[in-house]
Amino acid sequence: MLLSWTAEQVRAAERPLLTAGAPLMERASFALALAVVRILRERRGRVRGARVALLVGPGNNGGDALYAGAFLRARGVEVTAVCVASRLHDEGARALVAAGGRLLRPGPDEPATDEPVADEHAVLDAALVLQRADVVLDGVLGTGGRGGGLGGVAAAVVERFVGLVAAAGAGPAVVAVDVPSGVGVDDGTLTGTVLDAELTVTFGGAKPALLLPPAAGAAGRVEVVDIGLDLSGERPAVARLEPADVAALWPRPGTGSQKYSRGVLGVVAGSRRYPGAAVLATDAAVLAGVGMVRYLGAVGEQVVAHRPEVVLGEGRVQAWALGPGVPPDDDAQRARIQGALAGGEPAVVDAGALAALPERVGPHVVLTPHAGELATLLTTRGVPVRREDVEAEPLRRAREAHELTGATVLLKGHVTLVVGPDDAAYAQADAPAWLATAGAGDVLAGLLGALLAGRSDDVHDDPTLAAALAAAAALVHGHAADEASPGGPVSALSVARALPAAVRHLLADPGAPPA
Ligand SMILES: NC(=O)C1=CN([C@@H]2O[C@H](COP(=O)(O)OP(=O)(O)OC[C@H]3O[C@@H](n4cnc5c(N)ncnc54)[C@H](OP(=O)(O)O)[C@@H]3O)[C@@H](O)[C@H]2O)[C@@H](O)CC1
Ligand SMILES: Nc1ncnc2c1ncn2[C@@H]1O[C@H](COP(=O)(O)OP(=O)(O)O)[C@@H](O)[C@H]1O
Ligand SMILES: [K+]
Repeated sequence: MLLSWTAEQVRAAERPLLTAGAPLMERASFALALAVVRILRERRGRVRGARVALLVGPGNNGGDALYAGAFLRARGVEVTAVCVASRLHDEGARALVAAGGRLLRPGPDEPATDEPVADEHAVLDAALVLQRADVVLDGVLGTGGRGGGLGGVAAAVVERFVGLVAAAGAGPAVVAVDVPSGVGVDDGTLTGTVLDAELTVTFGGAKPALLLPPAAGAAGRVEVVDIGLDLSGERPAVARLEPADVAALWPRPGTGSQKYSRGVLGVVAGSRRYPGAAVLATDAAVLAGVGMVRYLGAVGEQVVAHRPEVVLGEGRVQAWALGPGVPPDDDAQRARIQGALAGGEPAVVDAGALAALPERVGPHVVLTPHAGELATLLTTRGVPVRREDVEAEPLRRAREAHELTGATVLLKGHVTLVVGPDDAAYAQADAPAWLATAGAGDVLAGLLGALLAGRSDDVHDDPTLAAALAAAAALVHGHAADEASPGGPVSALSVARALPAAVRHLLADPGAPPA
């Protein structure tokens, strides 16, 4: 599991070590320099003679970049620090200069003031230094940053640099120091000017912004460097499940299992207008390995024609998948959805079922909206927001939906977020962008329903388990898409078909990367 901690949690964990004189910055900057060395080797074969440019802000984040620059000088790298704040980490700057590095000061502004930049020539010179480098280290702001993007001379230099790279069609590798400077470190917000990195080297533990959309998109790959912080007593702010975690959560049959003990999923989905949603949701549930699927709705014939394993009509179930392909005016399906939710079994509430959600439910109910549906849900409950507002602050909006409804909330997207009780939060980035295709959400609903049915008793006992299972479903969904068509287009049906193989691979070799 990849865990992340807030800036405050990291600072608190640093304190006792700093008091004891532990060389945290030395550890951080040395690891950072090693990461740069690896990139230089990949990019140009040799390290000596390479050019590295540092974007340096006023605090310790700039200090990390400066010390890393001094280490790189010792390997024969040409290092120039572009200092974009009036203050500077003095010892770091001295270390760099003593090692033969160069300091450049394109302007006197603080990194996020709105003052106009005085000297356009100096900004261009600095941007050219960055453009001509093999690697650029972004060390303007770290955990001390207030979010909202860069400003002042930092923004001017970064914008100019990005323009030069776009015009040239290629540019240096950008490595973010701890976090991309200017992101909302704890909430993952991304506004204003932020430099996109291909790698973020982060210290002590990941920060929420490195997992959360939209900021995670600016972070690139994330490498966590152990600098000796003890965060074991802290509750992580945001987690990301990895294959081994999913293997541990997945319900597996034993020799004493029978279909009913493995869990029965009731599916209320589809309509004459959208029969396919019922087919996809039931297909996914069967293929994810549930004991049995019961289908309720108007298109049972189509469902059974595609999946003869499905049983039509009412009966006992251990969980529900509700809403795919159910239009808002379908009174019969709406009544079934309300009846199902009144029964108290774990349930996936998707698409058309979101409008039938009671005022309050428990965390055993998992809502699976996309950003537009979450905006509608919040708006009908007195929080008027648009889709773009959800996309700008997905964690905050998903939390609001959890607080307003009591449900576990899975917010679909390129990174799928899950929030539940006790501040549980997961950010899963397992899905290839090809998965953004009609019907993929119906597959997820069936898949998650199967998981809830298989662990129904545990979900009743542990209010946070539904969130973990929802995150696991998002991971499996993404792996199945990769399995179905590695690197290429996928249809929702092919994602469902790939579920058995995706699950098999996860259970057989939980450490393996996706296919
Ligand atoms: N502690 C340790 O030993 C270790 C720490 N490590 C490193 O330290 C980093 C944290 O360092 P840091 O606390 O100095 O914060 P950093 O982000 O560099 O700068 C904050 C400064 O910027 C300013 N500022 C903020 N936002 C602004 C804005 N929008 N516009 C303008 N100014 C703004 C802010 O001003 P203030 O908010 O105080 O007004 C403050 O002066 C961390 O990410 C990691 O890289 C590692 O070396 C491991 C060991
Ligand atoms: N850019 C993207 N990259 C990866 N996966 C995505 C992206 N956009 C959406 N998805 C995933 O595709 C699925 C789409 O679901 P949904 O919006 O409900 O579509 P539908 O209702 O047509 O099934 C979700 O699982 C979502 O997480
Ligand atoms: K940074």
